[in-house]
Amino acid sequence: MTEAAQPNFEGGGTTMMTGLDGFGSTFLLEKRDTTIADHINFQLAQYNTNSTDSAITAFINNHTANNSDLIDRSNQNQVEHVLEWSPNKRYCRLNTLLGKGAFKVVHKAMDLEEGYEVAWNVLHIGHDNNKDVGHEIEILKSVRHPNIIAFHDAWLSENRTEFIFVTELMTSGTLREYIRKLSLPNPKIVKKWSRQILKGLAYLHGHNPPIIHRDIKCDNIFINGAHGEIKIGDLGTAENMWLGDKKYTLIGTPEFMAPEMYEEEGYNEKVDLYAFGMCLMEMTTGEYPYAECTNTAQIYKKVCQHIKPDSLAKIQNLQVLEVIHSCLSTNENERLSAQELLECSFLAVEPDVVILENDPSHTIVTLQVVFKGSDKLSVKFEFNTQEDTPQEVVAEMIEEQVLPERYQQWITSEIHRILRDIEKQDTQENTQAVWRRENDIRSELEKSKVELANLVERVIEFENKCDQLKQHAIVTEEKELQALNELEKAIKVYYYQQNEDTIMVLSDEEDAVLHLNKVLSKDYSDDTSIDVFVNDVAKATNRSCTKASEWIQKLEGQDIMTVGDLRELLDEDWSSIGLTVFAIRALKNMLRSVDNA
Ligand SMILES: Nc1ncnc2c1ncn2[C@@H]1O[C@H](COP(=O)(O)OP(=O)(O)OP(=O)(O)O)[C@@H](O)[C@H]1O
Repeated sequence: MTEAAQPNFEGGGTTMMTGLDGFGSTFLLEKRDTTIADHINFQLAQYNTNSTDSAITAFINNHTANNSDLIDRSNQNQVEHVLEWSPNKRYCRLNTLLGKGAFKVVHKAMDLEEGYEVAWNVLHIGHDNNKDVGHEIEILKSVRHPNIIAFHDAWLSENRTEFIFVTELMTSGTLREYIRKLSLPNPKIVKKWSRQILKGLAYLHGHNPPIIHRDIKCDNIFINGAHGEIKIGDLGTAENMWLGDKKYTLIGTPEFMAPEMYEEEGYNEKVDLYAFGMCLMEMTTGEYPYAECTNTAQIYKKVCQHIKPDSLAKIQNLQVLEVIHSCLSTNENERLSAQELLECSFLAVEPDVVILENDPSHTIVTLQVVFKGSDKLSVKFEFNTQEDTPQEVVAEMIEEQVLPERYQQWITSEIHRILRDIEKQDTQENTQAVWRRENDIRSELEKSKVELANLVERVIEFENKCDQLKQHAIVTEEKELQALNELEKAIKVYYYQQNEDTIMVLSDEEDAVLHLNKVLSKDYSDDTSIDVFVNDVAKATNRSCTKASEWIQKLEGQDIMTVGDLRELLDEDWSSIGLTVFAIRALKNMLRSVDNA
């Protein structure tokens, strides 16, 4: 450990700051100061004075006017505008402040080439100690990983008192701020965040020699809240560790520093896992580690005595505890590596259980367990929903060593979930079938109602027609009666004319009827000779005497001598007399008219 890097824990001297961030950052500042000079020329080479300022101004003004995203959310009334440009004119700083750390001030900026929003970091520097800042840039430039904040560009300010570097912008600030916002994130979120941090660390540690971050803490981990994307930032403290070598620089934040960082024996990339263990504790409990300590000296003492933070006692999840214990292990060799931790039971990605086939009756379901992590297994099996149980099937596959035992509970619960989904789908299908039937019946009913309404209309129409026809019939009947009456009158007039034996011109019908009645009122008694009667009939029907004699002869030939004999004749007797049909009708009519009169 160098003289300059020796911390003065007891006194809290000039290179030490009490408080959360001050300790490590103080050392960091001194080291950063040593790198600046080495890199000034390199950074100045990036200046591009030929850029067209007016075009950039137009772009920005246009962007500012049209993009509501440029409104500062921390101050809704403040419209964003450009304050300055990068030397090469690719980046422009806006008036929106993203945050301030112990050494850095971070503003929102625009990448005019890509159209992205970026973070414009301003680091205030001294002039005589600038080595580490250049180193930070070198590391940042070589690092490209989805869980590490991307570095874009860096340069020195004109007065050479500020070092400016442009990085990827993280929309939701630091993980620490975010945890406070969420109060206590649930284990699922903690797992997701942890996996991303560990992926970033595994990437850094996977370099040859490994890159050690040395200041992993929730303040240096950033989040894009919209996608729950986590990235490690502030690689200013990162160092390459030459194989076989160990680092001796005292750097970091006391609460997150592994015991070996305080000692002179050196340390390796496992210090980042120690710090990750502290982060996991903070993510789970929401408490800053060693919050019970009032100064860094107390923290130092506790760490050296291997006393863990009080908040550890609050964690009950055994899987989380297992990870933390591994990370906080005093012996760095006992700490699992980032890659190993990614495969432990709490952090491993559970396999997916998916349906491959499902017969229509949902009896035989073909399922597949797909492992995403290092296992990269895929197990396909058939499940009989009538006979099998998830517990039995999974236990059997574990026994046959088809599935790893550590996923037993997960796969069993996933199969249960799938069965519930199938059942739900079944119920939905049944309900839909009932709905369809109900709808069919309802539409049939509607159709029948319409048909019935049409029929009722037609019945009413028919009824009306019937009424009309009835009326018509009554009228017709009346007309018929009238016609019959008129016919009768006409017959009477005819008979009257015949009996009078004169051609009468009837002035009116009433007179004719009177005359006929006179003839008809002539009474023929039963003993009236057939001669008299037949001669009257012949006269009434305008027949000659010869015809009358003919009729009389035929009647007398049948022994019919009087009107009385004639009246006694039956219908069949009439036809046997040998008279013409006309003669019979005439005789009968006269008899009937007389009798009716
Ligand atoms: N890439 C970024 N995107 C969005 N906001 C950022 C970014 N980098 C930093 N910030 C904001 O700026 C603040 C200060 O940044 P940072 O903590 O890195 O500064 P620092 O001086 O290095 O801090 P420390 O005191 O931890 O050393 C952060 O708390 C965060 O809110």
